[in-house]
Amino acid sequence: MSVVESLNSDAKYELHRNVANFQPSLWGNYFLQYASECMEVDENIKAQIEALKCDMRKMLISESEKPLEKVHLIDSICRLGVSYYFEDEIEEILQNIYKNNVEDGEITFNDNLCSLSVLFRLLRQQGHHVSPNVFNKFKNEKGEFSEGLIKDVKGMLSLYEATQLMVHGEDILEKALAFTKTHLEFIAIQSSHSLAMQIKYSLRQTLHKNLPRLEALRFISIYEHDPSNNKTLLVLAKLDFNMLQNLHQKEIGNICKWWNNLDVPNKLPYARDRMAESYLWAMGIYFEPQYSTARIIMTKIFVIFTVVDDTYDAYGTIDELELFTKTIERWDICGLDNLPDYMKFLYRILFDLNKEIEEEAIKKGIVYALNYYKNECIRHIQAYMAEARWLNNNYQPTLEEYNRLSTISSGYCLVINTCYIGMGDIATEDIFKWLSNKPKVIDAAIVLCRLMDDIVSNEFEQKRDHVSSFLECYMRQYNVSREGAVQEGQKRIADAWKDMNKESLMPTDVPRPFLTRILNLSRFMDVVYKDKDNFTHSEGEMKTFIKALLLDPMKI
Ligand SMILES: CC(C)=CCC/C(C)=C/CC/C(C)=C/COP(=O)(O)OP(=O)(O)O
Repeated sequence: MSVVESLNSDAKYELHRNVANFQPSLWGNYFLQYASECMEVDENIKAQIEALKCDMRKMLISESEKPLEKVHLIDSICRLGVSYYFEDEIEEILQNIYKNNVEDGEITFNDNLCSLSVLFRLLRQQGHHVSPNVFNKFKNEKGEFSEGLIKDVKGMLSLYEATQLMVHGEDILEKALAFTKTHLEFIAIQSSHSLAMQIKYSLRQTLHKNLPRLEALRFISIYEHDPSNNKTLLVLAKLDFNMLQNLHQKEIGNICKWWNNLDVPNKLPYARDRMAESYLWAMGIYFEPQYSTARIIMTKIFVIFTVVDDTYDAYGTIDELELFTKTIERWDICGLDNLPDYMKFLYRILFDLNKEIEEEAIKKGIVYALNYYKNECIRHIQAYMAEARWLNNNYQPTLEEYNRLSTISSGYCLVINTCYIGMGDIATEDIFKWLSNKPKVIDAAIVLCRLMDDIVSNEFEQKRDHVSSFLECYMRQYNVSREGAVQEGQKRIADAWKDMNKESLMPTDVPRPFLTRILNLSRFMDVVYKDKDNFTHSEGEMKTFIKALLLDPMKI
């Protein structure tokens, strides 16, 4: 009997199963057309990009430009998505500015609000300690930001973007945020020029919290219409966008082929089929060409764990789940006999993925990572199991119990662990040790993920039997309304961003590329889980993102 037949005929179990009625995939076989054995970039495009990179590098290191002009150039390079080509040059230029124009953390440049805000943002982004006191000069005698600034729309927008890098206790930035936000909201309604469009976009999606590919896509179209743009940079950004898109298409094409061969949507129809959405998640973590294999593995992690999550959260009966958990704990392909067919099928997929990760770790010479991976995987599944028991026993956890368990069941530690394996041998054993000790930056990213997911998916999840989320636990414990619990959740999310910003300042615990992955994972949450779970309900914004990044080429 096939897995599907056994599922359909299993009427006895159907009575106890909890089905979520997820929408089917929007994409089906669509990406299969891009599957390819050849992952090489067209030689001609490669040569054009190399020549443009060379010209840009010369411009960046030339002595003739004034420091703040270079800062604006660096900002454009970052926003256009090509800063990964010039990391050393950017670091050196900002380091020199920090050495020459910052004293005891105070920026000594005297310039306009826009330039100072961009400089502040870039220095912080690079991990430099700079004081927000530089913005004091824009305050009046009463110590408030002066109303005269409202006319400087570009400056206001830049200051608003700069405030996103704030850490705890920065009153000036808190005030700057409130001031710019209030006035920008008003300006956006009043004016109709293109700046108003930018303001509206930023009010919804700030630069610091945006996914680099989405920002590149948007900023290329803004930069194109800027009369003072740098043509070399613009062409480089466009060619690079298409070159990356081409590579990403081949990757998702190959993943689509693998997914189709597995036939999961037909065999496990109760679960979400989110292959394309999972690829976008992986691409959000790292988009650069050198992470091609890492993206493929991460996509598999997301798409498979979505099915595992739906098995524990909805479809599996408690007895089946206990058996499945024990099988995972054994970490072995033997002894599947007791499992129902659909779980045997799921277990084999998971087992094959574990093997693929193992092979990758061996190839990259980082075998030490595997024990950490295995431990996180088991811990994650055990947390799913504990939640399933809560639900089965109708147990209502306290907020503390919920927080403890849900941060593990979020799967974030497993995700970060695997994403570091994809980075190859720069991920030393110390990195995995650091990760397993739950440093503050990881804690913050997990809290942010858990709360953003809980706030937006709560209503849909509570339509079926589902374990309590942060909102129910908080409402029960503090006897507050849903709005009160949402507000508390949002405050904790804002605090988590401040923690992440603080932990990204020098000296950092680990090299910056590892922190960038955490930042990108948090950015994905900000983009995809802002006011709806766009991963699960993927017909709206998520579809637009996938189409814009993976289907539509940039006009050169
Ligand atoms: C947002 C999040 C928890 C991400 C962690 C990373 C991860 C393991 C992603 C795999 C896909 C997944 C389970 C998404 C959340 O579904 P869900 O909203 O049904 O998760 P839940 O059952 O934990 O609420």
